Amino acid sequence: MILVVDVGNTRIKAAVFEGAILLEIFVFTKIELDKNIKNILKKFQKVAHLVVSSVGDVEKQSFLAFDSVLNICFVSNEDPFPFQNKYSTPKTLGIDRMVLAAGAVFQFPNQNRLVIDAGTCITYDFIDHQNNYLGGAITPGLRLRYQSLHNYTAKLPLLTLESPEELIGNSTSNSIHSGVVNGLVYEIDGFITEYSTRYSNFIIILTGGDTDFLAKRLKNTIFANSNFLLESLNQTFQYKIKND
Ligand SMILES: Nc1ncnc2c1ncn2[C@@H]1O[C@H](COP(=O)(O)OP(=O)(O)OP(=O)(O)O)[C@@H](O)[C@H]1O
Ligand SMILES: CC(C)(CO)[C@@H](O)C(=O)NCCC(=O)O
Ligand SMILES: [K+]
Repeated sequence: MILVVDVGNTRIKAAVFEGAILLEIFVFTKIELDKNIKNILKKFQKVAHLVVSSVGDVEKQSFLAFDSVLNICFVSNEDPFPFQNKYSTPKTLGIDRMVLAAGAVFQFPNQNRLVIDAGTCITYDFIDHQNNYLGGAITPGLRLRYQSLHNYTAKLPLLTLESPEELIGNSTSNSIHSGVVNGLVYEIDGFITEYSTRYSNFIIILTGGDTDFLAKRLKNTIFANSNFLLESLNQTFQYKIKND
């Protein structure tokens, strides 16, 4: 059994896998890390490997307590990946984006793929059918858009995510919801349209904390899978074992 841990910028997501089967998912914060890992290991005593991908401020040392009982693998850009990295600054590419790109190659072979991860930040990653990782885009996520409107103005309230009723927001709240939600939906649809002018065929994978909210609002046909990063992490580890 394998315990995979995705340390994001806001939350930590963990999942226990038996082969390719996802048994259970756990979501928690950094301060609850130790307690949660202990509980997971108590519940799933057959876990032998701990596989971590971290873009947050959780380092390898945070897992030192488990070093004697588990084989710990901190995924890094030095590991083997199933694509050619064409990013001009490969060392600065987020490890979550690399793992997502790997998952896209494993789950959708021989196709052009666009991965959209709607988390704290929204990342776009494009991997062509010859498995060249080309790059993409980074923009603020839904929650971050609400927060930044509030944090960098005097008058705007901090709102929580809500579906806008109208295109034309008729109040401060409705203007913010329309701006944030409609704005992001147009952005994603717009990106997909622009990619279509360059690539006649590609599949789209949507993942991250806002997957379900966004999936039903997009024009294009997408594979929506909020567990895509966790699944990809499991596959990246299997690939590493075979290729190291
Ligand atoms: N409890 C929650 N805390 C924070 N965000 C949440 C929560 N529940 C749902 N969300 C939504 O999920 C989004 C954040 O996604 P996610 O949890 O994947 O981010 P993350 O943990 O920072 O991961 P990453 O850094 O990889 O994006 C927010 O925009 C928000 O709308
Ligand atoms: C963009 C985020 C924050 C998304 O989690 C992460 O992938 C990251 O810190 N990336 C580093 C910059 C880059 O990917 O080019
Ligand atoms: K993300």
